[in-house]
Amino acid sequence: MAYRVIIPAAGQGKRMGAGKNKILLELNQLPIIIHTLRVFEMDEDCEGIILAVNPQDEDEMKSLLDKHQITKVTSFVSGGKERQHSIYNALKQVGQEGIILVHDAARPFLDKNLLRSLIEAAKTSGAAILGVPVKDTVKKATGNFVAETVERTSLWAVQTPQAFRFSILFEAYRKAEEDNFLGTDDASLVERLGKDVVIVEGSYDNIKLTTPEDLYFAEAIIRKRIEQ
Ligand SMILES: Nc1ccn([C@@H]2O[C@H](COP(=O)(O)OP(=O)(O)OP(=O)(O)O)[C@@H](O)[C@H]2O)c(=O)n1
Ligand SMILES: C[C@](O)(CO)[C@H](O)COP(=O)(O)O
Repeated sequence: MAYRVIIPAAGQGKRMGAGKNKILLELNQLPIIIHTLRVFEMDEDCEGIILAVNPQDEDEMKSLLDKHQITKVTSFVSGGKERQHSIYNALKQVGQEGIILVHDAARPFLDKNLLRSLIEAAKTSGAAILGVPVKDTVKKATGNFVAETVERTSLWAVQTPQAFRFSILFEAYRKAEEDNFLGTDDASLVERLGKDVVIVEGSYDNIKLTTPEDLYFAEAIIRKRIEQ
């Protein structure tokens, strides 16, 4: 089923500490953003990519798209203060029906084969997200004292892409802005509308490159893929 994807790429990469937007760092001689975009460039069902970028990164991004023959980027939008604002700026540009995905530029290792089941789930339910079962024990704290151990069997570490019927996601973002609500993922805005969100089991390789340690895991994933 055809879809469009919003790629938020307008962060600062503060936790990576690289002094630049982390998605411009290279992995295996290729910028992280290009690894991510190639997944959708090579997916025949992807009809278009909307890229949210920092104005100061725009020229570099455009030359990277040309250099690496990424042709499906249909529009650039300016990023906002938070991830949610960047995505809303993009949503306002998309303005059509159908299925819309949101996928972090900082997740370059998405397995294209997971897209089919995610999109099918979104088509049926209106909202679907990738996630993996949590492996560590998770606790809530008050200060640095344990307040509660969260029962693990129902815990998922949620990823992107997150897939939605466009009308549902647009209403969720509109309502969140009206209520001045800030969520850390797109599904949390949809959940506020009382909509069901389906979890589709993804891959532990689909990591978000956030802190320097994640680059070690990234190198290992790249090596694994080269050896396959
Ligand atoms: N205002 C923002 C913040 C984040 N993002 C994007 O959202 C994704 C997930 O955000 P995160 O991993 O937090 O990236 P940064 O915000 O760059 O990281 P940090 O919080 O460490 O600065 C990234 O692809 C990032 O580029 C965005 O488009 N606009
Ligand atoms: C959307 C997300 O990738 C799901 O795990 C995550 O919430 C993004 O968090 P960030 O702090 O904006 O990177």
